[in-house]
Amino acid sequence: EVEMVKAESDVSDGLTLESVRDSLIRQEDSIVFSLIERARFPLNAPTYDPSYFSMPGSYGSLVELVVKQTEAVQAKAGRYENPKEHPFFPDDLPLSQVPPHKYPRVLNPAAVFVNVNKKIWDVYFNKLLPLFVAPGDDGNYASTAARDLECLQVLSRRIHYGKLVAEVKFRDEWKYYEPAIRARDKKTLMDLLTAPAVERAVKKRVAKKARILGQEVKVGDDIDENKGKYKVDPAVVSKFYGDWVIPLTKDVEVQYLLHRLD
Ligand SMILES: C=C(O[C@@H]1C=C(C(=O)O)C=C[C@H]1O)C(=O)O
Repeated sequence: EVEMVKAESDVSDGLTLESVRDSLIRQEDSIVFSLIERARFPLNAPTYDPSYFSMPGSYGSLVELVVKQTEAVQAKAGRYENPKEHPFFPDDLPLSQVPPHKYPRVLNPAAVFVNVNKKIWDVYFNKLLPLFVAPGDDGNYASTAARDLECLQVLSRRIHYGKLVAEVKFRDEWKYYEPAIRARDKKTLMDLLTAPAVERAVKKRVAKKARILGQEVKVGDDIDENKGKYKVDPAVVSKFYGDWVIPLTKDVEVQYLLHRLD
């Protein structure tokens, strides 16, 4: 018996629905914490205004400069060799300068190009930011852009984790997925991969994390005294997850599955 179990785990790459879900839960901490860090600054509109500064190379806004240049450095350091990482500006990225790392081949390489970062960029700046930061301008534009970059990267990682979710679900139920993939039937794929109870739990948990991670901690203070004084609004985080983070993750899942048999 023991022998058989061992032999079986030797051929697998360790991907299970449980491990994927555990990772998504852990990434919630990073996302909530990054939003809290960004919310320490007001909107700081000049960060996003292309006319605020100009420099040779036409980077657009300050936040674009910071994201593009950081991605260029991180590309050299090998970040985008990792199939779990996706750049916001994939064009003209420099090549990795480091010796290649052998990432386990888990995902179908035919779907490497699936990248919804344009959408994440749009949703983060236009839908989320105005809801969770205070209006105003304190001049800290460089720090603001750095915090935005952090938020964008953790959101992108979480949403593109949909590729791993889809892979593991496909393996578990390929008999149902295969015909839908061959028929290019997105609706059936969406129905197959949707777990409403899990989604409800995710939304509740992120609200709770926003309450816990975003409270003022004072020595001798009772938690309840801080009611309503959170660093990010738990309802905004929960709604953002329900309206955008989960749907975009599922979008990535469907796009991945459409290429699973390529
Ligand atoms: C990630 C999963 O797949 C889907 C996407 C979810 C999400 O983005 O959080 C949650 C449940 C599912 O509808 C999962 O089943 O865990």
